[in-house]
Order: sequence, then C-alpha cells, then structure tokens
Amino acid sequence: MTLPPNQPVRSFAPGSPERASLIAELARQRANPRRVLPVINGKKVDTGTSTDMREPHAHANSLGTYASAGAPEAQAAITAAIDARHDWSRMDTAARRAVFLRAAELLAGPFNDRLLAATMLAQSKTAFQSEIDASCELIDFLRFNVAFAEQIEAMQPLSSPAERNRLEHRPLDGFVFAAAPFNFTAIAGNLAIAPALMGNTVVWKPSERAVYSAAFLMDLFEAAGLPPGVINMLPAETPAAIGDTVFSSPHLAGVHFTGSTAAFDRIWQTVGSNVSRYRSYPRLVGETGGKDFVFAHVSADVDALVTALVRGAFDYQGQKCSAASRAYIPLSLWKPVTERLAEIVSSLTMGNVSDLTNFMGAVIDQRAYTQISAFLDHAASAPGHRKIAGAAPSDETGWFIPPTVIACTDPKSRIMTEEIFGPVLGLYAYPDGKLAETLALVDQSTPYALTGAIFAQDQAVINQLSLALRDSAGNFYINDKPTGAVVGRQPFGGGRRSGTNDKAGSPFNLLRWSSPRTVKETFVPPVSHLYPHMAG
Ligand SMILES: NC(=O)c1ccc[n+]([C@@H]2O[C@H](COP(=O)([O-])OP(=O)(O)OC[C@H]3O[C@@H](n4cnc5c(N)ncnc54)[C@H](O)[C@@H]3O)[C@@H](O)[C@H]2O)c1
Ligand SMILES: N[C@@H](CCC=O)C(=O)O
Repeated sequence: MTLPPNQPVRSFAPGSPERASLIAELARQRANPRRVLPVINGKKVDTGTSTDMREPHAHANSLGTYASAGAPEAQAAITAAIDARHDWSRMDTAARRAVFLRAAELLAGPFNDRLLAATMLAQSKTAFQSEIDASCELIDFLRFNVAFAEQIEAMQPLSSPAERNRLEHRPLDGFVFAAAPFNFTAIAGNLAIAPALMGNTVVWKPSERAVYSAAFLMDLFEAAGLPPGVINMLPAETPAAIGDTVFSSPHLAGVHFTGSTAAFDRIWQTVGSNVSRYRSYPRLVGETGGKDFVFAHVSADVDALVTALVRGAFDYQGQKCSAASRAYIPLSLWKPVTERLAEIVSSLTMGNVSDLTNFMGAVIDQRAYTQISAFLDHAASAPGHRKIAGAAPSDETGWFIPPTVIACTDPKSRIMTEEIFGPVLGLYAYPDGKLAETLALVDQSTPYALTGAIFAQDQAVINQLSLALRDSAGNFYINDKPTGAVVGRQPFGGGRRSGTNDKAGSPFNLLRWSSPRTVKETFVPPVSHLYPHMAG
C-alpha cells in the first residue's frame, strides 16, 4: 500500500507568495480578537468566565479571551461523546476517513494561513517553526493516519473454504480523553483525531496555554464535516476541574496524553486508583518529557555538530520535548566547538515572531519564564558552571530568555540532568579516552529516553555508539539534530520516563484506539457432538 507524500515545507523567503499572505493574516488576526468557547455536541457554550489569551513575545497584546470549562461542561462533553459514539463508530470507514482527508485539504488550502498565524501569535513560533508544525506535520498526521488505518484494516486473519475469519476494528468501549501540550498545534490536533479516526469519540482538552490555536483547529474539524459530539473541546484554566470529572467516569476508555512526566504520573495514578469503577480497562497512551542528548565522538564534523546543537537546542526556544539539552564533547574538540557555538549563539536574533527576520521568539508564559530563569540562577550561583554564551532574560515586552550555553564540570549537574524546556544547553567535556564511561553517563544520568543524537564519522564507531545508547532514546539520530521528526519517516516517541512510546503518527498509535473483534463464520456447522476416535 502506498503512503502519501509529505507536505512540502515552504521557505517564506522575502518575495515569496506564502510570506505575503501570512503577513496579511497575522495583521488580520491581531485586528480581530477572538472569544473562544467550549464546544460540546457541536454547540458553543459560554460559561461566562473570561481568561485572556496573550502573545508571549508581546504580552501587552491580547488575542482575545476564552470561557473556561469546568465540571458541568466536562460531564456534558462525556454525555455528548457517549451519545455520538453509536453513529460515528458504525459509519462506513471510507466515509469516516473522508472527514480527515477533507481536513487535510482544507488545511493545505483555505485554512493554512489561519492555523499558521494563530500558532505564531499564540505560541510564539517563527514562520518556519509554525510551518513544520501547524501546516506540514498536521497535514501529514491527517493523511498518513488514514493510510495507516487502511493498512491496519488490511491485516486480516487466515480463512479457509470451510470458514471465513475477519478482524473488525471497533473503537474502545467508552470515550477517549485527549489532553494536549502547548508546544505543538499538530500534536494537539493529532491527540484528538487519531482516536476519532478509529471510530472513537473524544473529550479534548487543549492546553490552557494554547487555547487560541486550538480554537482554529476546532473550526477546521467542523468545516471538514466532523459530526457533532465526535470531538468535544474543553478549554479550561484549571485542568484538574476537567480531569476530576473525566477520570471518575465509568465510561473512560482511553487517555491520549502528551505533556509533562509529572502530569502523566498524576493521571496514571488517578486512573489506577479508580480502575474498578470503569466498564473497561482504559488504554493509557502518554508521551512525556525528555532530557535529550548530543554525543560527539572525536571524529565528529565540528560544523555539522555545532549547527545541530544550535538548531536542536534553540529552535522554538528549546520548547520541544526533543530539544538538545545536554551535550558531551571530547576534550580535543572542546575549544573549536565552544568557540564556534559562542559565536553563533551570540548572533541569534530574538524578538516578536511577526518580524520574520528573528530566529527565535519568546517562551510561552510567565510560568515558563520563571521556571527557566530559576535554572539560569542556579547555574550562576552553584559552583562548577560557566556560561559560554547567553544574555540576561527580559520580561519587559515579552517572555524572552536568550539562548544560553553552560559548561558544567559535573555531568550530574541539574543543568545536565533535569528537563528545562527552554533555550538552555548544558555542555560537558569528557576526556577522549573515557568513551565507555561517558556513554554510561549519557545512558544513566537522567530518567528519560526520548531523543538523542551522535556525531561520528567512522561507521564502526557509529555502530558502537548506537549499541551503547540503544535504550537511551526512542528517536535516535546519527549525524543530525535530535529534533524535527517527520510523520511517516521518523515515528515519534520515547521510553523510560519519556512515555509509553506508542509512536505518534504511526500504525502503532492507531492500534491503541481499536478494540478488535474476531469473527469466525462457519459455513457448514457440525451436527453431531461425537468425535471419530470414539467409534468402537
Ligand atoms: N514526548 C512527546 O512527544 C512530547 C511532545 C510535546 C511535549 N512534551 C512534553 O510536554 C511538556 C510541555 O507541555 P505542557 O507544559 O503543556 O505540559 P503539561 O503537563 O503542563 O500539560 C499537558 C496537558 O495536560 C493537561 N493536564 C495537566 N494536569 C491535568 C489533570 N489533572 N487533568 C486533566 N488534564 C491535565 C494540561 O492542561 C495540558 O492540556 C514537556 O514536559 C514536554 O517534554 C512531550
Ligand atoms: N516531534 C517533535 C517534538 C515534539 C515535542 O515537542 C520533534 O521531533 O522535534
């Protein structure tokens, strides 16, 4: 079965048509603040509350407000999802899939600028970062998931002349709760659409830090013809208000989560403690945090390594679960690597993402700004840390944390072992001869295993490093940065405390949303209970 091509990534170079129309849409959205409401059973519900949605890089600018859902709306969304399940799960699969293919075409067409601009304004992504997320990755999720669902359906058991066997892919017996992180519009969408494509109905809670772009996603689903009640959107200032209702419902059949390890731990514990309430065992799929590494061998190409460090650590302000956050550099390469890194990092431009000349925007909000600043304060005050590059943070006009590189003498420093989720890269210099010991450090010094990259030239060395770090990352890169997985090419997800590794954008993930029924049809049934060996 053929897979669709990936959606091409455009350049947004000066003079390009995509740049002109994006700039016009940014202005249009800025001039038209939105009021976002929960959507339950296809109807918008105003709860009367009002939470501001602001641009992280220009926090005086409001994009509008949203009405926060609470327990009553969560209960209504569960009821809507349960009611919608009958028809949606029985809809002809080709018709169901058409909704998602239509959404892909709409997103590649009239909705494209809307989603791109909304993601730039709400999440402070540059044009390129928004393009690879809200446009390319989401279009790919929509199209590839349909192709993967067809592959899954095609995998049928053996039949014989006497019997016909088949596997029917039914949705889970209840509703799926999808909870999204702020950092990827595509992930927010996929968390809802992957279960829905398999016939499930969904209570979808976008991140409280990215409600604005989620509202445009909901517009897209509706425009694609998604029936009411299939995906019910609950923006909520207090996530636990939704979680408490959802996790105590006997109809909870699955959780599709992406976010922090701490939040998924709490969800898992709550679901575990409620397990006897549920009508079925809820499927728990959670892709969580990371402390992603770059390991350089003495044979590494310095220019390729430094480019990967800069893009891997500082694209989207380091707010990717895959971001390069700790790097291990052999002493013999330390000087050229750190000098080149310091030179490039100090030249990176940061500011309002509507100015397309900027390399970076701001971090998502004040909470992130404070948390990342605390790591920088720690590095400034605790012995064994030396800043190689990085200016002072500023929160005057936006939540700006400049890209920062910190040399750490202790490879177990907090900078080298804890998820920072910001533009901070820790470096550790290892003696060239201590290869095995350093690989053990890479593998053992954090609880995560999400992404990692190695840089080396010799194939035998590449094989040695790949084997030594086999369990250290679910997405492993050789001579490339550890970010930027593409749907259909690098199925994404990590092990250990980075998640259940169900590989978003792959058939493995879709299978989690199916409860197959095996059907055996016997053409000529036996009419006697006696077996031949019983004949006297
Ligand atoms: N592994 C991956 O594929 C991947 C991808 C993106 C982000 N992430 C991780 O996500 C984190 C950043 O995202 P974030 O700050 O938005 O994460 P977060 O954990 O703060 O929030 C994630 C989602 O969970 C919801 N949530 C939290 N507690 C809840 C509760 N009790 N009940 C119901 N919903 C609840 C939040 O409202 C949000 O929608 C980082 O740790 C990053 O590594 C992982
Ligand atoms: N899939 C993205 C990361 C998603 C997490 O934030 C990447 O590969 O960079």
